[in-house]
Amino acid sequence: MAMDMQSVYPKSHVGFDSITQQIEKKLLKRGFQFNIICVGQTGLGKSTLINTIFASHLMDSKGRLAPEEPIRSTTEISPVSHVIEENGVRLRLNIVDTPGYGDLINNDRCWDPIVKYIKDQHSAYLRKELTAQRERYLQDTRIHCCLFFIQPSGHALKPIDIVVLKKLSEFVNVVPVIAKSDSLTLEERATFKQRIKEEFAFHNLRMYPYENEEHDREEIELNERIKETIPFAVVGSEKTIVVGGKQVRGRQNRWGVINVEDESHCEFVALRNFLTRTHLQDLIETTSQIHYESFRAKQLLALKESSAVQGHTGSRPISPSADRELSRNSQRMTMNGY
Ligand SMILES: Nc1nc2c(ncn2[C@@H]2O[C@H](COP(=O)(O)OP(=O)(O)OP(=O)(O)O)[C@@H](O)[C@H]2O)c(=O)[nH]1
Repeated sequence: MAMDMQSVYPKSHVGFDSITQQIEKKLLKRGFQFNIICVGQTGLGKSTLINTIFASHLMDSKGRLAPEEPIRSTTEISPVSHVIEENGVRLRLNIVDTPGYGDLINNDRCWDPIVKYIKDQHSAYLRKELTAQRERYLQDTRIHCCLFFIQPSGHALKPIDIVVLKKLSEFVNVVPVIAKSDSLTLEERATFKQRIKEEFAFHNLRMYPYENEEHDREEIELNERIKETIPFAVVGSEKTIVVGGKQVRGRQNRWGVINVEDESHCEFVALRNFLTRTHLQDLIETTSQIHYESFRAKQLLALKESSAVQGHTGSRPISPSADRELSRNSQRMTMNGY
């Protein structure tokens, strides 16, 4: 017979409600990891935007300030790591810059190295997870967010953008932005955005954030507003200029000033709030629960099938030979477009 525990024992404060503080303390000590990749053509302002979002000089811009400076551009996939801190919260950032795709005359499968890089990180994590004596905290290099830079042409997405977006959105949370949107008038910007949205729908391109049945009403409404705004029309700048006696980050032209943080000038603030204030945790969680999980399931299934063919039995701890098999499988699957 069920007893009313409250009536048997007098009500007193046990203290388990402090578990949230205990978790917070532990998490703060450990810090957080966020990995972001930038994809888009050369010179679309990828480095500048990252530096603007995190208000720190994290990546070198390749832009030239003087005509005698050499022409530079990112030529290889290059991750850089930084630790930034805000009110005692430590964020370890891995930022991966990719060479501008679509810059060459023959762009056949030029997105392969980017897709391979993303999958390699999943593969590395899976291998660490499956080793018999795994580390206490696995170092996480899985990409949580892919910032995809769209050229501000004012027309439509390029065919190559559609192909690359289709590929990327299968493996990673893709957040599209219209780069250097200061080159569009407000009407052009609105029409361009509308056109891109239609293309996303037509080609069935699944951009982040996704629907999730665990979301409450407030989260659903927030995601609806974000989906309305996507793709974010952004402007980046590392320069500080003075507007009305106040120092702001912006771009000074001959005819005026663009205040990057003014929401009537561009959607930079909306993007920053989305990435850092409202969806940082969800980006990390979605990567692990959706993208990594589907990669992991496919890999383990392939491993099981190949073990069955070789006459091995099911659930032994991973051995060096199984580990080699896993690597071979990931390579084979990467090549086959999984
Ligand atoms: N008008 C305008 N110029 C920008 C904007 N963002 C960056 N730039 C300029 O564009 C040039 C290239 O910027 P980067 O940030 O180096 O571009 P990137 O995409 O990282 O270049 P790669 O690494 O070579 O692909 C620089 O001169 C920047 O000052 C923007 O929002 N508007």
